[in-house]
Amino acid sequence: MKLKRSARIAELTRIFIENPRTPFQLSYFSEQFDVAKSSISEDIAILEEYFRERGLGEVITTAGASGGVKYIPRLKIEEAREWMLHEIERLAVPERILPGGFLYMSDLLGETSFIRGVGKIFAEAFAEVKADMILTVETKGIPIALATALYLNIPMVVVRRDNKVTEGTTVSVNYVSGSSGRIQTMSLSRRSVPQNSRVLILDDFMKAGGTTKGMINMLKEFHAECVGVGVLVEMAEPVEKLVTDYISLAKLSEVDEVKQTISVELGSFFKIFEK
Ligand SMILES: O=P(O)(O)OC[C@H]1C[C@H](OP(=O)(O)OP(=O)(O)O)[C@H](O)[C@@H]1O
Repeated sequence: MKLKRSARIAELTRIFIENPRTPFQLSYFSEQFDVAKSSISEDIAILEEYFRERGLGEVITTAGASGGVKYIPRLKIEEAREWMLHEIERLAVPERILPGGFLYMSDLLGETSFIRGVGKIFAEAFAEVKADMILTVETKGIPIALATALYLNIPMVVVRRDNKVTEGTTVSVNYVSGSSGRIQTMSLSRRSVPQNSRVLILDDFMKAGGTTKGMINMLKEFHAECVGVGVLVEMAEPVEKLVTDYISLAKLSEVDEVKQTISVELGSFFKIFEK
């Protein structure tokens, strides 16, 4: 389709935004728009400058068979921080307090704009770890993992709470979830994580860290490497967690069911950037 430059750039923007971290050959665009590769290169140079100056990300060209031009979404930490502070105001309301000092979050975990924002921040936080896939555990971790996987353009794998026939041959690991305080079993299809995979673990919530620890142990059974752990909300208590190396976007620091008071602060990810 023959387009004038402004329309071509609009179309290139749509393609890059809808296909983050996906390499495209210049020849692909040249054929799509029926225009010389040199014109496409000029279009991409204009886009690259705009994305870079607005802090929206990078447009990079890589060589080789799987190379090409691709858009790497990036996010300014200040923007992420402002967004998270706004969302924390929505989290820190007494109506969300559940028995046991938990927080009701299912409404937010089903809200596409919220999940898109969380995915964008985790994609920024783990932009450089070169993860091959994201691992989460059913159920509430799934939207977070999927949104992040879309921005990182990598697959997502879901650990099941118990054995499912539909998962084929599985590996099972026992773990203690602080949330339930009892020994539980998680299982993962044998065919889901290739050996030596670099795996990013994401979940919606961490209390004692037993579930995350279970997923780390699960990856050992697959001879795969955990390259990062991220949770949307961590509970301040217990201070001593079963995992140490993780980031959170929010921290539930105080929940009083009787007084109906709740305190949520920015999580450890943002503390890294505090002056
Ligand atoms: O750090 P821990 O003490 O292990 O607890 C965090 C677990 C428990 C909770 O899942 P559940 O609410 O039990 O399960 P679901 O996500 O299916 O609602 C949460 O989603 C994490 O996976």
